[in-house]
Amino acid sequence: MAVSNPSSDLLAVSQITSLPDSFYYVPQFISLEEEAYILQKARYRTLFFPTQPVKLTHDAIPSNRWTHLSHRRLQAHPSVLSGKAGDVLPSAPLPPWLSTFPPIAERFEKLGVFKNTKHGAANHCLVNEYNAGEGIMPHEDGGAYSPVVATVSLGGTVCLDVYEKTEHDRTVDKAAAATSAVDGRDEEKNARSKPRWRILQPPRSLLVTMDPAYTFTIHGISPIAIDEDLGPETVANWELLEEDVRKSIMDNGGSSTRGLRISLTYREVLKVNKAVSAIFGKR
Ligand SMILES: O=C(O)CCC(=O)C(=O)O
Ligand SMILES: [Fe+2]
Repeated sequence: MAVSNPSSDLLAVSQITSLPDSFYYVPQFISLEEEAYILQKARYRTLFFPTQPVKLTHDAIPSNRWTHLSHRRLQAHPSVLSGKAGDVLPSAPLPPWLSTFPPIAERFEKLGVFKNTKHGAANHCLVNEYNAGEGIMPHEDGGAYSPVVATVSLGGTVCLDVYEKTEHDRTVDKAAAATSAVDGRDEEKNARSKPRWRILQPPRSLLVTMDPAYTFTIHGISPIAIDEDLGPETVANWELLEEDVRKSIMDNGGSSTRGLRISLTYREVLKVNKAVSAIFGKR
């Protein structure tokens, strides 16, 4: 399904033009207050002073909410996917703190992020947590979703590494397509060399990835404590970053120290279990 061609001028001006179509970067997609509110809802203890970045400390999200992986942990909202191939959303709506208050779904709509997808709106959000030094192996997000992912960053700053697919990846894709429609979040096979591009994701920013990049690139976050060698030549969205972000990196000799980071990765699951959605309301 083709989903690129941004439907709003706002998204069009946010395109990272040095990357293959289509990546979009929007700074300050949410406010400091909204960031603090979402983090509190996700049960982080935040120390929040208006006008200053939130200071984030670990806290008790009920442990049954987290899935623990080797280098990060995550929560799936409204739930994990079910079905034999793990690609069906037993539909319930996203909780308000991820959709209506703050009005993130409405902002996606204004930007036209999910405009050309099957259901026209995000219906699933993976909340990832990374400590400094943690990351996610290079992977693709796969066929359970429409080819759009919208990532809101909270807490710390990281660089997302983007790789072109190799011949090997393409062969694996073909084999997977021939056997089933399973989700391609196969992270472990993917040790690879240097990323072709890097995208900086400061807190409160939005990064949108759409086709063809969704299908033809691979992304990951390296498990390091400091992102180095950052600047106009090496960061694809450098020109779209806010002046104070660029300045603080330059003042730091081109580096950015990682801290606890939470990412909200919004997607649209293609298959929705209608029987359950009839009980919980349409989405
Ligand atoms: O945390 C991020 O920004 C990326 C996470 C990711 O790639 C995923 O959840 O599939
Ligand atoms: Fe991903």
